[in-house]
Amino acid sequence: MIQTLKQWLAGYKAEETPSESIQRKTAELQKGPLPRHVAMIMDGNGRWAKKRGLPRIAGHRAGMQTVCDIIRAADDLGIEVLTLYSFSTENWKRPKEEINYLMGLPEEFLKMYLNEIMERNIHVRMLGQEEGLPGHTVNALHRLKEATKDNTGLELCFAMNYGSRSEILRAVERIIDDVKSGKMDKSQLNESLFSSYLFTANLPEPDLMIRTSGEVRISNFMLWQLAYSELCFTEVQWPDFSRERFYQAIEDFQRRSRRYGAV
Ligand SMILES: CCc1cc(N2CCCCCC2)n2ncc(-c3ccc(F)cc3)c2n1
Repeated sequence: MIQTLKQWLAGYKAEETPSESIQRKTAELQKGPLPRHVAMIMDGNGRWAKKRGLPRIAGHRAGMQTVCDIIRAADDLGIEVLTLYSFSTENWKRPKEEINYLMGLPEEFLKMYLNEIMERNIHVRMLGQEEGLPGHTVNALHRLKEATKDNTGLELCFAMNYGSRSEILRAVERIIDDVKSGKMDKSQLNESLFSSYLFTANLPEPDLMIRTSGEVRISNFMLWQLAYSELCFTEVQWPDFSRERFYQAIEDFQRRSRRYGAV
């Protein structure tokens, strides 16, 4: 308990240079097929804190450290796109003080990690609706997007104020408008064109989706995009997730034969 509190109070670890064993493991995984796009539902932060007698926000704070560990791991591996489900449209039902804390995390991330994001040439993108987010949160997102707009490395997507069903409805509304205005003809509509109306336009679909903390549900996350994705559900709670466990999920992905619905 004391140790956990010390860890929480100590805040974020400075960047660790990957040890030799991590470098070896990274090189080993790079020999096999890597997922181009990994999408993650970062679940279990509140339960992690509750189990330790800490406030829920302690779980979110610890979870932020895991966010950075996994960004480093994905970047070191050469994953092209990493999408992190940070805040769903359903999360607005949470207690006000928890929402206020969560809405400050993009700024926290910006302050703590922008230098490393730039050193790693990472491009930051937001998936979701800015409407409804506090101004300070939107400002932090805009600053991250602006600072990284010319970066060509890992595409880091934060799904924020995101819900897949509303994303699909928004796409349908925009397609109807474009047909009515003559911008497109109904006969042109196909899966590829529909995908271009989603927040994930121009991104490859996730090859692998990982959800932590034992829930075996998709929870209104990328419903259209995950049609052919490998799904990985782990009991580990997000704050306890790590580079090692991420690598284990990638190893599992490499072992699976991928059939895309064919025999
Ligand atoms: C707004 C909700 C939220 C929650 C959250 N958690 C809480 C939930 C899961 C655990 C991780 C910590 N994180 N972690 C990073 C961000 C973040 C978002 C956008 C951005 F541009 C930079 C960082 C974040 N955002």
